[in-house]
Amino acid sequence: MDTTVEVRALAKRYGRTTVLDRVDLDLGPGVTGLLGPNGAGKTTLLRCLATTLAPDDGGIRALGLDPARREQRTALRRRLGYLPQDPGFYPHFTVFELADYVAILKELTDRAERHREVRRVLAEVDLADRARTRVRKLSGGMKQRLALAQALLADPDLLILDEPTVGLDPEQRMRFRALVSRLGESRTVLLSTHQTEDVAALCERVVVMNGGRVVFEGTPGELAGVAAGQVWISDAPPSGSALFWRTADGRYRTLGENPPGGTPAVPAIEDGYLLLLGAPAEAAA
Ligand SMILES: Nc1ncnc2c1ncn2[C@@H]1O[C@H](COP(=O)(O)OP(=O)(O)OP(=O)(O)O)[C@@H](O)[C@H]1O
Repeated sequence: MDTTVEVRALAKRYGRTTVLDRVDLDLGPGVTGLLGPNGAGKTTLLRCLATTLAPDDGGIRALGLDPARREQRTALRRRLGYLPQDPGFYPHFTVFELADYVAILKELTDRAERHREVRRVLAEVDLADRARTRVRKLSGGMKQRLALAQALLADPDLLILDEPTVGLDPEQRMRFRALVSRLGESRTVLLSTHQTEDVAALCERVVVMNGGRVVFEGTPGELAGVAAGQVWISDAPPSGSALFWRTADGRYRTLGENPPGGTPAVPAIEDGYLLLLGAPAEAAA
């Protein structure tokens, strides 16, 4: 893998809480998914990579640049696109004005060229016909698409997307996957999500964080493989307190020990993820 982003012993604390606990991570071109429970440190890591938050310790090298150094940080900002978790857009701006405003901040100085670029990114996220709509009148999913559009301005080499599919309807989710997988052919994309389906559909690599640490790095298939031999289908619910649920066909899917009469099932990414985080042990507690 050509490494485009190197994270070394990255640490961030808030008071006594360690939010990033010496995180090491290498990324290359392609789409990498970042999974982890609430509070795992995903947003904090993404903010450090997007240069909106300075770590307490450790280092980052992204696109050959060191964001701890002022000039290199500026150079990196010119080449990265960031969709934050909570963009907080100005509600009175129109969609076009908002994207144009971000384009100005991204130093697209030629007005005609900039407007062409704004129209391009709005078309990418299917918002071209909403260009004159005020941000406050957009639905949640449309706001999310506008947030993605502004991240795509100036064709960044590094795209950092914090929960980009939140609020998207199924059609827009498909469009998003097509767009991001195309971008990932030549760029480095890191996206955090709680949707294991997005990871399965889109990501070549997956990173799982828990408690401020990276606890897994590999392919989606390898993450599913964590649950190999530990996923079962049975007609009756398991006794004890394994993690299980009733499926649409009225049978039971159990994660962990084989329930009586259980037959093995093909593990999904979610199964591997839950086992990695110790979910059956928690269910038993
Ligand atoms: N500015 C802050 N001050 C104090 N604590 C913070 C601050 N920002 C984040 N934290 C804490 O850091 C921890 C990690 O937060 P972070 O937002 O990085 O998690 P996350 O993995 O993105 O979670 P989620 O899936 O809920 O978005 C949480 O315990 C959070 O409360």
